[in-house]
Amino acid sequence: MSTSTSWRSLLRSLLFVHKIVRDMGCDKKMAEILISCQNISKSYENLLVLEKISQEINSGTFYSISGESGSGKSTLLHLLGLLDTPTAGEIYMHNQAASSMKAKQLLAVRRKTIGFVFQSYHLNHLLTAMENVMLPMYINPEYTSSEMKTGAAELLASVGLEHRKSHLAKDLSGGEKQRVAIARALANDPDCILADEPTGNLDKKNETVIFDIFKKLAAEGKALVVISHNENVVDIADENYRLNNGILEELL
Ligand SMILES: Nc1ncnc2c1ncn2[C@@H]1O[C@H](COP(=O)(O)OP(=O)(O)OP(=O)(O)O)[C@@H](O)[C@H]1O
Repeated sequence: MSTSTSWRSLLRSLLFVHKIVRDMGCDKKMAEILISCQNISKSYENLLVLEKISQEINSGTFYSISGESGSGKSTLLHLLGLLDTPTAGEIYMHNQAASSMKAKQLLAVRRKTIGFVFQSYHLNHLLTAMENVMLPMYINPEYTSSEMKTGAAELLASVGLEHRKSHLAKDLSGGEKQRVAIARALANDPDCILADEPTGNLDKKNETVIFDIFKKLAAEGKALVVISHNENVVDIADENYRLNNGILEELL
């Protein structure tokens, strides 16, 4: 091999390494801290449920939280969603301290950042799948009626339910109801989905469908915080945590 060929090959290798390092840097820069808890504790009278938890929730990441019944999982999820306030410590959403926000600002930041999904779906059973997904859009003055319809149809298609959009929620299967609930949680394009045992009422097949949707959403840049007792979630989520005696421990 001539000297010039070996130099060219070395240069190509260096450029390749440079590209990898640069891309890694870009990925890192793209991940944004959406929620940051700093030393938060929560007590109900004499009962200390959460103790000095510090945790960041980043975009594009799927987090799972497990723990025994009564360990404080729902309490933590409500705090992350600014539905409740910590007894001590501070929660920042998009770098703004929740304790410093007025009610109107809190509502706006929460609406922009958070979508909730619950085990029991919380759908209006007398409305169609599409109408359920449109519900959160009604309080958003940005949408026209036709944008709401198009947006809801697209969201239902994204969870594989375009063929069920005109069905009443009460006539859907459990797995379909949960997919409508996910589409509804995404209605205002929040940065983060908080899900409280979303597969607790579902069989294995539907559970896989829901976790696959969550994984896809994380790949698209959303943050997912999912309370789940299911062992399979550990292999799917990016980071797994367990609440134990008020402490949030990462499962490594
Ligand atoms: N509003 C409240 N007032 C008093 N105690 C409460 C309140 N909310 C929750 N608790 C208590 O806090 C503890 C944690 O409750 P939480 O619902 O967060 O647990 P969890 O881990 O989600 O439980 P599960 O897995 O059974 O749903 C429980 O002992 C519960 O009784």
